[in-house]
Amino acid sequence: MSAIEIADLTKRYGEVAANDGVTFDVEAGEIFGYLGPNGAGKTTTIRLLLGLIKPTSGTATVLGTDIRDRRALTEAKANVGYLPDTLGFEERLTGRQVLDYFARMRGDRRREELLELFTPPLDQRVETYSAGNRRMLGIVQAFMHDPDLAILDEPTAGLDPLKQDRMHAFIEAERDAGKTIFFSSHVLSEVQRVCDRVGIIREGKLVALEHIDDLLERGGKHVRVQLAEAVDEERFVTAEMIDVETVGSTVRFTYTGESAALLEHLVRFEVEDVDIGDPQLDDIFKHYYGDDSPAREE
Ligand SMILES: Nc1ncnc2c1ncn2[C@@H]1O[C@H](COP(=O)(O)OP(=O)(O)OP(=O)(O)O)[C@@H](O)[C@H]1O
Repeated sequence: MSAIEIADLTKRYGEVAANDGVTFDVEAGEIFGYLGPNGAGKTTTIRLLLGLIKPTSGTATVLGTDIRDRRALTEAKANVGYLPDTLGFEERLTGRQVLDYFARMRGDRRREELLELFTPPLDQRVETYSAGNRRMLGIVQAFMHDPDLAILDEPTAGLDPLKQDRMHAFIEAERDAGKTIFFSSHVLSEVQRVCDRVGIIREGKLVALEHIDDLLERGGKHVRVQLAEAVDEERFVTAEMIDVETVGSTVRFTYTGESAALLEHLVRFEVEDVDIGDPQLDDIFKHYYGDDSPAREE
């Protein structure tokens, strides 16, 4: 069963198509990463899924409920955790009061467990919180009612590396317990690390939808060859080599063919050293975005 089904979802703001015929499903029990640089349309999709804005055309279901059915969606959302990109808490309340408020609406049976992992200063007013503390309060709020589906907009933004790791481990454990996680990000390393599948959005349109391993495999391998002496590029470079950079007798490239074929090719040259590295999501992004690629790290 799919936890989310998105069908030809379109949202226009005047001339701008923030989402333009977006179609994909998020399967129950997977971690799905929704990727794209600033302004690509990620938050728009998320806000549409939560019924916070209305589609211009197309629709989606969340836990089987059509997002256009407001009343049914409100009921379905009792079983959804939502972490917005901007955390608009009531600033004058303390963290504890904020959690109490959400607890009255939806329950909080996992509050204590979450507060051992994520530690916002509960007795301080939210207006005094750092970005990381806000995010942690948001995470506790999103998960404390133990939802089957979590929709998270840039969930690790502002967290220190230790807390980011903790969040990654937490969502993996949730997935292993059968929960569904849909999260948006422009931090490629975290998507590469935790996601089962990814959707890549560019200027409102979905440009890729794949298992992360398949996407990486197609992205090619990073290769650096150290030759005994500079070599004629025309003789050395094959059709499977892309993004070739030659400096003196060192050639770097991305290899899109089979490793065996590369090794067969290399024996024809006087090679001093070869380094074949795993493909990285960054490289695949360059393919889709060119110079507009999102940051490697936050
Ligand atoms: N309320 C609005 N009015 C007009 N344009 C909007 C509105 N909300 C979003 N947009 C436009 O829609 C496009 C997609 O924005 P969106 O916030 O969905 O992107 P995003 O991928 O979430 O970006 P970011 O990573 O910066 O959060 C952008 O061009 C944005 O300017």
